[in-house]
Amino acid sequence: MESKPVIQLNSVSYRYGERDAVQNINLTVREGEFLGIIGPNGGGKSTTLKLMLGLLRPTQGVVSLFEQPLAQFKDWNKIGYISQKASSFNARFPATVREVVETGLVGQKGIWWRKRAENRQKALEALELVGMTEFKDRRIGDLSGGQQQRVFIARAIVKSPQLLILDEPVEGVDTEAQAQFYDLLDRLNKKHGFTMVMVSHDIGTISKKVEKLACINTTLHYHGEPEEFMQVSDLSNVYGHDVSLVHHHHG
Ligand SMILES: Nc1ncnc2c1ncn2[C@@H]1O[C@H](COP(=O)(O)OP(=O)(O)OP(=O)(O)O)[C@@H](O)[C@H]1O
Repeated sequence: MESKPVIQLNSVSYRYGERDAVQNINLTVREGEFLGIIGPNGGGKSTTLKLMLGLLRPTQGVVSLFEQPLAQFKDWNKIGYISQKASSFNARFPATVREVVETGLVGQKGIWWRKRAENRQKALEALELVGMTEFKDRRIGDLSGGQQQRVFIARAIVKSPQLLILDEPVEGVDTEAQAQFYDLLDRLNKKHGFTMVMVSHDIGTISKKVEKLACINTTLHYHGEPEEFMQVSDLSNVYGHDVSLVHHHHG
């Protein structure tokens, strides 16, 4: 039996001004899936994520989250988001790692300061899950890019969401930290059951890590197994001629 849909885009289009950024997208993400979203620059990947997060309302079509239409959906604690610009803290930023993770709980029901002990405990558990316990009292700005990324994952999961949405989270970190980061994502997905959606420019790497791939260039060009995409798809069709440029663009 197929697992429950977590995100459903039904004939979704979004237009900034005169031009459709995404057009007539039909896409379902099911419980427990790890979906990678790829596509050329300006192809509509971030717009698709914003539609999934309710940050943009579709110009046409319907977005449903956890089987509820967006207009009725209120349970935003079920969704954790890591944006493109998550890391890049400057070394003088005064917060500790634990404090940064706790900010993921601001906005929760109840009076925040009354729950201080409980919040601290939750932050420690999230740090444990991402393997960053020993860094809890360090300043966030003193950490490497790869370590900061793990802290941002902890901040996104501290409120125990079921769905994690990540926008290009492996930019600007070295290859080893990237490999560790993918291992962490894999563990969160397979062991802890998070449903995951992640945008990436690195087609080669992401297609090895996810179970489903969606390729978006305004319309949905492909949705299915990554192996099949790599075999059958003519990438130059979607990306224009210089595929290797796209491939290494941010590397
Ligand atoms: N706020 C905005 N106002 C007007 N046009 C926008 C806005 N944001 C995005 N666009 C346009 O919509 C299209 C899709 O952009 P989007 O950022 O979703 O693509 P992307 O695939 O995430 O790109 P990239 O890989 O470069 O991050 C592009 O043509 C972009 O110029």
